[in-house]
This record gives sequence, structure tokens and C-alpha cells, in this order.
Amino acid sequence: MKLDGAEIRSIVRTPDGRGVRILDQRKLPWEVLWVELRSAADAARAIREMWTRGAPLIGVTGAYGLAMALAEDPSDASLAAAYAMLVETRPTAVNLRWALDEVRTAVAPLAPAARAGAAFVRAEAIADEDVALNHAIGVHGLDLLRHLSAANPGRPLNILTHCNPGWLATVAYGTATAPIYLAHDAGIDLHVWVDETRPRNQGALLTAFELANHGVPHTVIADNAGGLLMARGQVDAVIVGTDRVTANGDVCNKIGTYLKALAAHDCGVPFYVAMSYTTIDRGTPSGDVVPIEDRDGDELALLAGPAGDGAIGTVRVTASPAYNPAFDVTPARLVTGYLTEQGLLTEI
Ligand SMILES: CSC[C@H]1O[C@H](OP(=O)(O)O)[C@H](O)[C@@H]1O
Repeated sequence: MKLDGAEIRSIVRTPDGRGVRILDQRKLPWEVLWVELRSAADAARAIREMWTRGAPLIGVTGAYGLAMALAEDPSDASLAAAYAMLVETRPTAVNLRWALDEVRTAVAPLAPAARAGAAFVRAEAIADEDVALNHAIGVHGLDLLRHLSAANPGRPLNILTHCNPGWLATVAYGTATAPIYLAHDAGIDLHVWVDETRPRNQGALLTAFELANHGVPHTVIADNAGGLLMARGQVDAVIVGTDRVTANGDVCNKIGTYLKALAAHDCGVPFYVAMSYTTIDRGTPSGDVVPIEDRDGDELALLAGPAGDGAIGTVRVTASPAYNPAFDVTPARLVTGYLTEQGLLTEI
């Protein structure tokens, strides 16, 4: 994603190397605000309050959080406390636990004095690997989109996506958006239907922001419009990201994904899930046992945005109690294929 004409990473080390800088995604697209995280507690708060979000990106943020904890206190007790604090911030995305385990495994055998440096090295490697993995997903996805475009000549290829499986959910490129960026840059005529993705509107606010900055034609739609568009033949493929794919191929992703998959299945629209190996959880047999994060009902009841004077305000859209599960589970039987760094897989 370009910002001010330059391609950015959504998380970078601070100049002194002891912290990280992230985009505060709660402010986008209205304000581009970089904030510094200087401790494990900062990282935990940023993940929990969704300053930064997206399965791969919260994994990287958690990894750096562990490194910052060890820079402060490299003891076993500090490592255990920081791990426990970070891993419980968001329970559904497997990347968080995976990345924390990677750092803990790398540093636990080391003498305390060597731990912080090794933790930052591992965290940085996870971040760099995420960029490479997502680009590889994009390369394989480009082949898929070329094929779909050739099968639908003379008009834009219409892709529907849900939530933000994008540059802002990862260190760069995104997962489901990687093929879109590479296809657009390769001159393939495509258009993206962007699910607004209630209640936090990651699509309308973040995916739309990303695509607009990259010059990708797109249209924001209500979450409930996707079924009509598919029934009308206006969607050539659905490509979503994921927070966890279980051993049997079930897909945990933003709430509403399952409904899109049902509509796609009923309309004969291919439904692809983009992810790297870091989001595959072979230790969990199926999606029905994955913890689904329930978030505060006010995320649903309150709508935020700029008022007339440009200041960000909120309006309350209901006076009733609100229930806000953040994810759902799409059974493997509804998935056409898994777009990974190894290519397009039909099973996990
Ligand atoms: C690269 S896919 C990221 C995945 O994470 C999002 O969830 P959240 O915004 O709550 O972190 C959404 O489920 C995306 O598909």
C-alpha cells in the first residue's frame, strides 16, 4: 500500500530499535497516525483495542511485544508474564500464539543477557517472512485471476472480499488483497466489491482506503448486498482472508464470512481463502472448537466518523443490548480453494 506515494510496511522498528511504530488503524482513513509501542503492555493494549489488527499483523506485533518485555527484564518470570498477557489479547487468530511461541522457543534456552536481542531478531524475521509469504500468495493468486479474467473477456473481473485481509492486516501486500494488487499492477481489468464489514467496518474504512491509495477500482457495499450481487452474476469470485484454518480445512474469519460462503455456494461462485502456513492450525481438528472472540456490544451500537467540523464523533444506532461475536466458522465443504504461498490448494 502506498502512503504519500511510497510503499509502506504497517509495522516498523523505531529508530533506536527498542520499539515499533504502527499505524493506529482506529483513525483510518480519516487520519494517518503512526504511534510508537515501547513495551509489552503497549503491544497488548494496541492488539486488544485494535489499534493494530489482522491475524498476521497481530502476530508480528505480539512477537515484538515479547522482545520489548525481555529488553526490560529477561528473566523467565518476565517471559512467562509477557507471553500470558499478549496471548490472551485476541483468542481467535492463531498467528498471535504461533508468533509468540516462535519467539519463546528461540529465547528460552538462552542466557538472559542474550534474550532480548534474539527476540528482536526472531520478531523481525517473522515480519520479513510475512512480506515474502504474502507476495508469494499474490503471485499464485495472480495466475488464478489471469485465468478467471480470460474466462470473462471484455469486462472487469469482479472480486468480492470481506473485512480487511489487506496490507493493513499484515506487514505488507495482505493475503486476499495480494493477488488483487499484483493483478491490478499487471494490467488485469478488475473491480473489487468491498463488504463494509459491520460492526467495525474494516472493509469500508480500511480495505477501501488501501485500494483507493493503490488505484484499484472498488465499490463499498452493505454486507447484506453480496448475496444479491452473486445471484445476479456480478461476482466472479470471493477471496477472503482468515484468522485460523483448522486441520480439516474449516475457516475462522470475520463475522459474516460464513454467510458469504453460503451465498457463493448457492450461486456457483468460487470461494477462495488466502493465507500462509502461519495461519494454519493443525493442532485444532475443526472450527467448532476454536474460541470465537466476543467483543464489546458498543462496537456494534456506536458508529464513529467525522462530524461536520471534521472531528470524529459517534452516533448510537440502537438503544438495545448488542451482541458482538467477531468471527464465524466457514466449513471446509464451502471452500473452493486455499490460496497459499505454495499455490492453490483444494485441501489443507
Ligand atoms: C489477513 S486476514 C486478517 C483477518 O483479520 C481480521 O480480523 P480483525 O480485523 O478483527 O483483526 C479479519 O478477520 C481478516 O480476515
